[in-house]
Amino acid sequence: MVAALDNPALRGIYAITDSHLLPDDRSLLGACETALEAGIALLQYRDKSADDALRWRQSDALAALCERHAVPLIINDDLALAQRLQQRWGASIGLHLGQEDARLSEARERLGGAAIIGATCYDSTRLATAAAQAGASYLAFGRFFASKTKPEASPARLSVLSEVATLGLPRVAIGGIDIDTAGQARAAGAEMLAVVHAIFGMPDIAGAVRALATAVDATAAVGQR
Ligand SMILES: Cc1ncc(COP(=O)(O)OP(=O)(O)O)c(N)n1
Ligand SMILES: Cc1nc(C(=O)O)sc1CCOP(=O)(O)O
Ligand SMILES: [Mg+2]
Repeated sequence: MVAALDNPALRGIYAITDSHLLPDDRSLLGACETALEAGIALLQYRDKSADDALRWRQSDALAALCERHAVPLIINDDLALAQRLQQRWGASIGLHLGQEDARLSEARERLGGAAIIGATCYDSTRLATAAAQAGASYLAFGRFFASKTKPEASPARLSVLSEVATLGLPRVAIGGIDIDTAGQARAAGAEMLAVVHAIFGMPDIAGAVRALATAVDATAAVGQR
């Protein structure tokens, strides 16, 4: 298996969908295809609705799109959906779990060793260490800046990113990442920048992805090998 920090899927721009910004299949698939063509490294399907049929239909269509671009698709929250998609699409399907979601160890057991499984760690080195021990593929920290998508998320210190460097897992920064804040998150140590509004809320999605990717490439990060 590729060592986590050497996995090219776990570096760069991580786009996360939003059902308010992309309210139907057409806008969702069109925007994600544009973002994939512009070079995102990872795509997360995040839909908080209870409509299982819609979630299956949309995530299955996104899996097909992601496969064409050789980009993994990460499912937010829903282990059962990730497992069902994995049976159809294989190891390119991953899962993101928060602290209130399914247990990471159970997800690792059910999805297998090759699946990308990410964990929300807020700004806690304790949560990050526990997630690493339970088999996380990447560790997500935030929110670092004011977020239009999730303004109620707890604020986090950028310094947590360097505190967890020795865990040896890719670090994802989330929350208010845009063209003005990307450099700070990257310089503080994030290998990956997770973004909703500054991609899918923009009139020029491809231009937004390219500008964010340029910010990642231009900034050296703390604690990286
Ligand atoms: C990459 C990434 N990081 C953090 C989150 C937040 O997950 P969680 O705390 O479970 O909150 P919800 O997204 O479920 O509202 C994420 N989704 N992705
Ligand atoms: C889904 C999510 N989780 C967060 C956390 O801090 O855990 S912040 C967030 C939303 C990120 O959206 P935007 O890029 O528009 O700020
Ligand atoms: Mg969650």
